[in-house]
Amino acid sequence: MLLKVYASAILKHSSASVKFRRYYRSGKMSLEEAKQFAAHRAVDEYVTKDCIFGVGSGSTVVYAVQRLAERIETENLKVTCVPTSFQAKQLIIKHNLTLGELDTNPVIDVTIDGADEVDANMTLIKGGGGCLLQEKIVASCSKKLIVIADYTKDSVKLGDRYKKGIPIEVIPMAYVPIQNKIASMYGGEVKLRKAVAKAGPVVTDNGNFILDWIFTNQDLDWDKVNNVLKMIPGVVETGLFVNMCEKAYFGQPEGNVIERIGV
Ligand SMILES: O=C(CO)[C@H](O)[C@H](O)COP(=O)(O)O
Repeated sequence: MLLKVYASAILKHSSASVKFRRYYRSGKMSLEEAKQFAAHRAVDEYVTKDCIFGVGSGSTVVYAVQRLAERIETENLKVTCVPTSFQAKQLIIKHNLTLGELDTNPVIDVTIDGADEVDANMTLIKGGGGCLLQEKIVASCSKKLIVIADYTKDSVKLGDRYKKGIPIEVIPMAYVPIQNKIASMYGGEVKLRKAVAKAGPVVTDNGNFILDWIFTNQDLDWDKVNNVLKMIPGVVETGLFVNMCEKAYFGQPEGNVIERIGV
């Protein structure tokens, strides 16, 4: 009882207090709250004064950009933001942040991005939102890639949690032969990603199609698979991020954040 009164007195006016009270009553954070906690932690630990910051894509990154905007306002930081997608660019503009590009900022201090799944070796599946190509380019130019996610993305083997397969961005004219080649090499099903509010396929920010490869063998050497896929003419990029991620933050249903270290 005393603890309850004390906690509500300290937290009364902050947004964290609203979440704490909701959690206190229900016993569980929502998925959105878990994403938000992970995003805030990563931004607080990795964004420093005068840094070049890579802005990932997806719903979790929205919380990271909101937190960054708050910190820039209160701490007077000078941060240049390099986007990984149309969505990321819009977020940067919406929050009045400084927009940069790789031409003028080819080396990025830290990129914070979401993921669809993170395995025990810190291999990522990315591209559920279709932004894998620019995400991988920006990550490859970053001194550090930090992943933010809710607890549902944390797995032992790829495919344990994320069932939609590995996204592969391809040149449109080559999508059928690429589908056939991947299926004959590794098995599984290779689906052309369909748009939701448009007839036909998803077209990426770069004018390409996306194939989702639903693999059956979870014990593949993902580094090798990534290299083999990239050698198929017409494959632009894969959503396999191997040995790229330094740390992942997973927001938990209890309101805490678990960290996992990678490269
Ligand atoms: O790779 C991505 C987009 O291409 C996203 O980072 C990934 O899909 C996770 O998104 P969300 O934060 O919405 O779960």
